[in-house]
Amino acid sequence: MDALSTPQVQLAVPALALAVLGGIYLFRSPSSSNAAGRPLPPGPPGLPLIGNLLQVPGTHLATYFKHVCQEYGGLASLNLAGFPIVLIGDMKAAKEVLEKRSAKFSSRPSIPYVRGHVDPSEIYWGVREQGPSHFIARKLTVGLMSAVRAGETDALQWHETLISMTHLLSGGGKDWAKHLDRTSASMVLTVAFGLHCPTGEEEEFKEVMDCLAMFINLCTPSASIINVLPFLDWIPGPMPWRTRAREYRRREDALYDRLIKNAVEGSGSGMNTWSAVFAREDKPEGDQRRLMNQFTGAAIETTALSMHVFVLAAILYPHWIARAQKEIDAVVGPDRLPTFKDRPSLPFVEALVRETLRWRPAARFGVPHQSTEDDIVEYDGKEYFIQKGSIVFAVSWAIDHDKERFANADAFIPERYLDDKGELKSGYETSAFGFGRRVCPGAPFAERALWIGIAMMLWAFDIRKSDEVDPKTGKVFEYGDGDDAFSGEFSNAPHHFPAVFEARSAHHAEVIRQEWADCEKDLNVLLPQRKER
Ligand code: HEM
Repeated sequence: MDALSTPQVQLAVPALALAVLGGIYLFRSPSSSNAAGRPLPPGPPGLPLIGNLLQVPGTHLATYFKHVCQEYGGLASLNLAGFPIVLIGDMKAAKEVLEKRSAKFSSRPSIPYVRGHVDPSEIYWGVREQGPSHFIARKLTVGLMSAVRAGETDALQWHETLISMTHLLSGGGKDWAKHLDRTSASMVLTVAFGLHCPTGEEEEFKEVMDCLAMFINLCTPSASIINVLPFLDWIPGPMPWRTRAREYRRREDALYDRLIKNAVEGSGSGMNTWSAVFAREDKPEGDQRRLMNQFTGAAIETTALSMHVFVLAAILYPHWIARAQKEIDAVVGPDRLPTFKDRPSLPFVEALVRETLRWRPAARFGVPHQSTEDDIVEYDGKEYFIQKGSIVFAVSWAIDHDKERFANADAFIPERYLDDKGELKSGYETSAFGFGRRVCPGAPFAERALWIGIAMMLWAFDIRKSDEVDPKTGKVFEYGDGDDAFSGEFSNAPHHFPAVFEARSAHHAEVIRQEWADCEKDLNVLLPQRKER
């Protein structure tokens, strides 16, 4: 952080940064007036000139957005010093605005520091405006994900999950979060670059994770004073924000150059990795290979965090565990671990994946979109004006906690997705992966990672509370699922909590060891072979 460390300044930073980054956009491309006089979507009354600027909290923004949606409706708005923020807290409104009108609502606001210094070459296409990089990357992603849907990554995802079962078994749950984080990261890094990380202690693994943490840090509105006072960037010379971003870029560019070289020419070159696919499409003037950074960036933390959410749910709401294990035992039996072939026969596990994504979504207010044209949207029988340049949040935390769709929405109840016969109800919809032209392209990969992770953990272990002492309080750890139990950041991870993973029987433990001893370990077999141009 450059100069934004006092609590008072931090409180106003998210709101100020939102206003500044949207305001710049408006300044560059002034909007037409709303001649027909339709109102903006409703929202809390604000002060003259600054509007709601001082009401927006510095942390747990999603909870504030959720309250606004609950009070003012599924299409609400805030006014940050004249700049409009639109909050969508209802599935129907999200589809109406972000899907039906996706041509106008699919850009992204970009923070001045990211745009000018952290990512000047638009490598991170998922957090940048729509443009050639975004277009090419989305097109390529369609091909990658149809291979995932066809099962081409199943063997590798299964293998990585089996490794984490061996780790959980040997530690009894000690370092469980580290093992699940490794699984999510190694799955993505192997499929993307052929970089398999069975221990999580590999040097390149640590470098990827460090760069990722740095990037997330540099993308927060409070990362630099120029997000709030962008004119400071006119000062020439080696300002601290420039030096920091330059060092980061140098480090990350070197890392991804190494990873891509290894994937295309080195030890990963026999496999049809995502890098190889991107490299085949590489135009001489372009740098699509680097688009891989975005993929790893978006994939690793969200998936790991969702697995942490599942473990927390298993500890706090264990009522469903016996039923889930009964279903798994009936289909899989005691002598082997679940595989993707069991997926159609295990609706309860499917329901657990859905409820995990709903109960505490990884991105509670999604990733903001920005509108590129004025529009009039009908909601609940009334027409509202949405101004060009508005920042639009699909607030998952409100959409998937809508009391009309989800009874007892704050509790973890996987049965809500099942009918009386225990089959999955039809008409499943989720906001966890976003909407429209920006919808998460990695969803098929993510859902598979969650499904196999949950199925194997429940087959293998009884997961329960630990009676470890919390070093912060000196008392036995207290579990919770309120806001205090989560980071409150953009991706809302639960704070670390201890858990016990006890093998369900000596036989289950032995089956894990035996499957590990017998399984295929050659990545060139686990992943499809490289295809030539
Ligand atoms: C549980 C895991 C995941 C969750 C909850 C999640 C959620 C999201 C959300 C909410 C968005 C923003 C959508 C919008 O703006 O409307 C997004 C975008 C994105 N996700 Fe995921 N994601 C997950 C895993 C993955 C994985 C595994 C990959 C890649 C393999 C991935 C790649 C991306 C990319 C590249 C974008 C940017 C898309 C764009 O701007 O066009 N995500 N994700």
